Amino acid sequence: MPRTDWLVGMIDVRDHAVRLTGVRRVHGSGPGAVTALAGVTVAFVSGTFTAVMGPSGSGKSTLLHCAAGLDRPTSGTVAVGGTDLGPLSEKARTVLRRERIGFVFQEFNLMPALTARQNIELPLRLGRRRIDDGEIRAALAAVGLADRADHRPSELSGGQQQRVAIARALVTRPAVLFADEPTGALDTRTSRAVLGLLREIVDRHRQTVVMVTHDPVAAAHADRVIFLADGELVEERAVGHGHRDQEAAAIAARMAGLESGATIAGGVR
Ligand SMILES: Nc1ncnc2c1ncn2[C@@H]1O[C@H](COP(=O)(O)OP(=O)(O)OP(=O)(O)O)[C@@H](O)[C@H]1O
Repeated sequence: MPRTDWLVGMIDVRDHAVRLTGVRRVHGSGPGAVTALAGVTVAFVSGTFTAVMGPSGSGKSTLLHCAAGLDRPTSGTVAVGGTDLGPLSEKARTVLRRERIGFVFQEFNLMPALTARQNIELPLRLGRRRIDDGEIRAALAAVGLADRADHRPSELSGGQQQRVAIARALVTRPAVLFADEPTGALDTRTSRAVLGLLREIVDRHRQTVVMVTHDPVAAAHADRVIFLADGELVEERAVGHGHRDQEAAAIAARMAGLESGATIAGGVR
């Protein structure tokens, strides 16, 4: 291999916030076994925003859970921030998840008895890390909730609750933020605001974001969309930021093709 290729390869690998290599995940065994992931190789470059799409049952959540160390692949490797998760003990994986990985869910998953500020502080308390009041205030301000610090989730709108969840996920400065349908429970306008926030944390803070979504408009906020079908990575598409509506329409057309089981042309298979 020419020397420059080798160098480019090195830089790429170092820049990968998360890397999955040949990841298979099979549930059960024998005739009833279900192959949720059939050998996926994909890297998420630091400071980029990737959307994961695909028909229902194509393996999106399984991919996210394996990448986040919540599920163990049957075979293949997952590395987060250069650390291979495979050899880690359960305890070490828990610590790595807490310190290096942020997670945002469709249903927010905030602690109802805690205020916005206390919810954001929680990962730091669990990790026995020092809580810097200025940093918590900055986190609240960054998600536009400086004046809601002492409100409980029930006193916040859905969009505000999701913004607290995003601030909570980012307070440990994770290598990657995984979001599983983060706008699935929000109305259109609020969804756009949350997507705008995710876009901003990528652009301003070089945060790495990986988001599962069914919504082509949400996916059009990303830099890249990867498409899964039957547990395989079948296509990836760079997203231009000039014409988000056109991008969303093209992504929707691709999804429609996959959902109808159309032959994949120009894919990465
Ligand atoms: N614990 C499990 N036991 C058996 N099969 C499972 C299990 N979890 C997932 N599967 C199967 O693995 C496949 C992939 O599931 P996964 O939830 O990753 O898909 P998805 O693309 O996220 O779907 P959706 O869009 O409907 O949420 C599906 O066929 C699913 O039924």
